[in-house]
Formats: sequence, structure tokens, C-alpha cells
Amino acid sequence: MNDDSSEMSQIGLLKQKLQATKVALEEINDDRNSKLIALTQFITQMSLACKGQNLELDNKLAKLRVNMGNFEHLDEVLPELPEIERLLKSQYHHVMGKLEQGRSGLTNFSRELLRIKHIPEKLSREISIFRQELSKPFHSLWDYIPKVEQLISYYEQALLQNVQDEPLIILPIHRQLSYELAQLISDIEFPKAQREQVLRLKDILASDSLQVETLLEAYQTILRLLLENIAREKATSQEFLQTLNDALTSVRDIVSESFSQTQHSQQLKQQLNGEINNQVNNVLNSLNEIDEISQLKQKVTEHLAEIQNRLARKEALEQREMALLQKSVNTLRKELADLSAETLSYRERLCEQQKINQLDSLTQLPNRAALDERMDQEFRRFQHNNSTLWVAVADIDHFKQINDSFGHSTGDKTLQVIAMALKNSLRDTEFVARYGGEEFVLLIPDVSANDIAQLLNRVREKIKNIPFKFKNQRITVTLSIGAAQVLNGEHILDTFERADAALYKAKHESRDRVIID
Ligand SMILES: Nc1nc2c(ncn2[C@@H]2O[C@H](COP(=O)(O)OP(=O)(O)OP(=O)(O)O)[C@@H](O)[C@H]2O)c(=O)[nH]1
Repeated sequence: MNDDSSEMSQIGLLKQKLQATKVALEEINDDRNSKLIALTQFITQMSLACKGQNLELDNKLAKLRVNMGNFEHLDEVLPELPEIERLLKSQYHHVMGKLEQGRSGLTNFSRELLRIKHIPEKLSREISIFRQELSKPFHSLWDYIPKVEQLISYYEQALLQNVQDEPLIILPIHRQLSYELAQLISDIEFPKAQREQVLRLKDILASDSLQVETLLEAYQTILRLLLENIAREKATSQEFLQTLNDALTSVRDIVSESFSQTQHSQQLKQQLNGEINNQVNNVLNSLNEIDEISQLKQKVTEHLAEIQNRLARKEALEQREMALLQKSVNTLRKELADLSAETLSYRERLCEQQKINQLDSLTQLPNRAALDERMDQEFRRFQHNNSTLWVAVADIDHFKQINDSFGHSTGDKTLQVIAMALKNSLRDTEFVARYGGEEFVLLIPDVSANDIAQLLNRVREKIKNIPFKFKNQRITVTLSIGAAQVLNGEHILDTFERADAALYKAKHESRDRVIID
């Protein structure tokens, strides 16, 4: 009786241990799931961060993200990782390939330079040495930029030599080039730090005393500024791609390592489970085969000791597995946090850049690209709501006279003041963009045909009343405005044409007036 109850309690103990093992296994599964969730978040962040760099890479990461969502198919995800790593590397190699093309371009250009007539011997020797240096490959953009600058300086020296040989006089073509360069740099959005320099250049290009040398210098400066900007952008992208590549490699290593460890402990556990089952069968066999109670007790005790031993090994194995899982989850979390921070700062830069690209650098009003986008939006809203929408084109009258009489930078300041006044005279739902030169486009929704003339005349009067004072002279600056309402069935670009034609009429009917088509 006593033996029976001890046997029962041992079997009870055994059941408890088996139950504890089951719970431990479930905990491991939970931990594994939390690791996979962290990994999925990581891949999501990374896929968003990489977006736009390379379409194939975008698709691969999106696919990877979907597959990661299904925990049961982790082993299907692993073969994708080397391909993604390959794409990141190939993007890097693409940049390096471009550098190589740049190097061969410089080599060709320097050869052309040597063919220029009357090139001084000293300069020709320097260019030859420079060409020898060009035979070494570039490792980064920072190898490339100084070479471009150096070559521009050789070019300048060669040209100046020719100018000294045969003095160049400023021809109409030079004036035309200078006008076109000024227009071109008005359309390019330069970073804040470069704007002062660009404005000075515009003054020089508009000046009556323009020289061929100054025109060349202006080209050289603009080229240098653009190269600096390109180099800065490329360096940032390269750095970011490298960080992503490193992070991905380390994630791949962690996942592979933890996957092979999990497989290994799975095998060990299966082996231990088999041994425990054998021992339980042994206990059952002993119960069936041995009648003598003391012999039976001894056998069962031996089998139970074996079972205990296997359970202890299994528990130690599970603890080690859990510790390893915890460690890789922590490492993944850290990688994720680092990459999130990196992605955030990169995204902020992109947003900043996007904002800059939509603003006119002189007036800080939305530019033509922003106008196109807003026209689209307003037109869709108009079609959807069946509301009213007006397009107005405003142009400063006799603006050329301001430039001619008081200088280009006074003209620029006038444009800035008028832009600000236009913006301030509109409601939040209304929109004004600098269309180009001294021309602005307004989009005005939800105003009736009765009210539009009054609204636009108020804007016109507001500009007229700005107390401009140039060289102690009180100047009145006026606007001519043409406007048209978007008609049902009409495209907004056709409305724009009608508004522009109305402006043309306003200009020819004495200016300083509003004409509604
Ligand atoms: N200062 C400055 N001038 C500019 C800018 N963009 C265009 N302009 C000048 O604006 C002037 C426009 O002249 P026109 O097209 O003849 O027009 P207008 O003198 O305003 O005469 P109407 O429009 O007929 O009243 C030109 O002299 C351009 O050089 C700019 O960004 N800054």
C-alpha cells in the first residue's frame, strides 16, 4: 500500500515535470515570436529607408517584409538576404562606375585642352602631369572634385592666354549667354548658404560692364557650386547605403546563427525526448513484467533516475537556448534602434530637400513645380465638389525699368516685397506661386463671379500702395492681372491660357488693371 502511494507520487512528480517542460517550450516559442516581430519591424524600417534608391531593391524588401510576416516560413526568407545584400552592393558599385566614367571624361577633356593653340609650355607640362595622375582610379567623389576644379583652372588659364593673344570683345552672343545663365540660375534651387553668392552672380551677369572673363568666371563658379551640391548629396547617399548594408549583414548573421543553433538544440531535444519516452516505456514494462514488489521498486527507481537525468539535461539545454535567443533579440533591437535613428535623419533631409525643391529661392514662394502640383489638386477638387475655381496671372508692370534704373539687386528686393504682399493678401485656402521672372499665378477657389474682380482689385491696390523708395525716389509699382474661371468640361490648363490672354489685354489696355475673361 505504502509502495503503491510512493509510486503514485513519483508518477505525479513526473507529470508535473513534463507539464513544466511544456510551459518552458511555450515560453521559448513566445520569445522566438518576439524576435521575429523585432526583425519584421527592422525590415519594414529598412525597406522604407531604402525606398526610391533602386526599384528592384524596393520590390525585394517589400517581398521580404511580407514573407517575414509568416513566422513558419523563416527559412524561406534567408535565401533572399544575400540577393538584397548584392543589390545594395551593386548600388554602391553603380556610384563607383559613374566615378570611373567621370575620370575618363576628364582624361578626354584634358587631351582636348592640350590641342588648344598657343597654350603656354608651362601650362602644357602641368596638364601632362595632371593626365598622368588621372591614370589612378578614383576611390571617392573627393578624389574627383579637386580634379574637376584643377581642370577648370587649366581651362581658364588656357582661355585667358588666348584672350591676351587676341582680346575678346563682348558680343551680342555673350549678352545672350549671360541672360540665359541668369535665367537658369533663377530656376535652380541653391542651398541657403550659397544664395548670397548666387545673387551676387546674377548682379554681375546683369551688369552693363560685363566682360567675357567675368562671364567665364560665372560659369565656372556655378559649375563648382553645382558639383559641390551633387558631391554632398552623393556622399550622404553613399554613407547611408553603407550603413544599411552593414546593418543588413549583421542581421543576416544573427538570424543565420540563431537559426542553426535552434536547429541544433531541436535535434538534441528530440533525442532527449526519445530517451525519456524509452524510460517511461521501461517503467511500464517493469510494471507488467515484475511481480516481486521490492525488485519492481528498484527497477522503477532506476528508470525514474534516468528520466530525471534527461529532464535536467533538457532543462539546461532550454535555458541555454533561451539565453541565446534573448541575446539575439537584444542585438536585433539595438540594430533596429540605430537604424531607425539613421533612417529618421535621412528622411528629414529628404523632406527638407523636397521642400527646398518646391520653393522659389528668391521670393520663397512656391515655384512652378509646386504650382503644377497644386493646380492638379485644385482641379481634382473642383471636379469632385463642382465648386468654383479661378486662375489669375499677375505681372509686374514695367519691371525692366526698375532693373535698368536701380540695378538688378533692387529688382530682386522688389520681387521679394511684392511676393510677400501677394501671399499676405490671400486666405489660407488660396494659393500664389512665382511662375517665373516677374510673373505670379494665383489659384482662388470658392469665390463667386460677382466677388472675384473686387478681390483681385484689392490685391492690385495693395501692391500699388507699397511705399517703395529707391535712391531716395518714391516709386509706385503696379500689377496687371488677367483671370478666368474654370468652366465645366474645361481643363485647367485651358483656363490658364484664357487668364494669360486676359493679362495680355490688361497690359495693352494701359496696365495697372484687372481683366476677367
Ligand atoms: N531683378 C530681377 N529681374 C528679373 C528676374 N527675372 C526676370 N527679371 C527681369 O524682368 C524683366 C521683364 O521685362 P519685360 O518682360 O520686358 O517686362 P516689363 O518690363 O515688366 O514690362 P511689361 O510686363 O510689359 O509691363 C527683365 O528685365 C528681366 O531681366 C529676377 O529674378 N530678378
